[in-house]
Amino acid sequence: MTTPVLDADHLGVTRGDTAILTDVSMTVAPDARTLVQGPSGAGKTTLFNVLGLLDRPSSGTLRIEGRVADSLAERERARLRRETIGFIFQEFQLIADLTAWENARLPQEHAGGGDTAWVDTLFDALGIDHLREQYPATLSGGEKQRVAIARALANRPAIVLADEPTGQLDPETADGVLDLLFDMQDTAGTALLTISHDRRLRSRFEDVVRLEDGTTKPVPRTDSDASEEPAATNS
Ligand SMILES: Nc1ncnc2c1ncn2[C@@H]1O[C@H](COP(=O)(O)OP(=O)(O)OP(=O)(O)O)[C@@H](O)[C@H]1O
Repeated sequence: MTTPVLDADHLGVTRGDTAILTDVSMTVAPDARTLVQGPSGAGKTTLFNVLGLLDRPSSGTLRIEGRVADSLAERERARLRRETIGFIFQEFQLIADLTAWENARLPQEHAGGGDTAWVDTLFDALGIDHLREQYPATLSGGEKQRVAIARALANRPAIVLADEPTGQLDPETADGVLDLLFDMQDTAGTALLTISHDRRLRSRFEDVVRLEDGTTKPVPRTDSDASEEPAATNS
């Protein structure tokens, strides 16, 4: 059997007296498209941070490419994060005084090298080659998002974690962003895990996991988008 890129086994996260996540289990295969859905306050951001090795779980085991991440020292965790995980944050988090290209190249800089031609390839594939020298303040939201996608893929990660990539977008634009993400996933050969409250995304993903009351439940592919709860308009 192929080793999953990400394997979360009964993860729990407690902060102070609050049990935010009590039992989260999921696996993500190397080429998978996985969606984690849950209502506001379900713990999606907390989970995003734990799965991205930005925060540690309080219990359970998280394996990234077969390596148990929780027992690693901070330095090793940082290295594993750098080498295997790409991030697309909701607010993009581009650095204001770096150009678009420098922003995208940053993960390679942090890793101490990298293939700059690959960043060029990504810019080309994302249709933002003409924006290389522009600073984030001069970019539209959609352009910033493309730069953020290029940055997420710069180190050829095994998995990309995307936090609410369709945020406040109208359905048509949201569909376009997903098309772009999936295309880029194919180009880069990476797994994609998207965390979102947006129920409209369900039909676009092969694997859907529902996060509710601190636990995960797989959602059958046939589950209707129309049931359960109204689509929220924000997170
Ligand atoms: N450090 C913390 N200490 C105590 N409670 C916390 C902490 N961080 C988050 N929480 C609580 O845990 C719950 C889940 O928060 P989280 O931000 O992960 O949810 P979310 O699903 O991302 O929500 P949203 O969709 O509204 O952004 C919330 O009730 C939040 O108040």
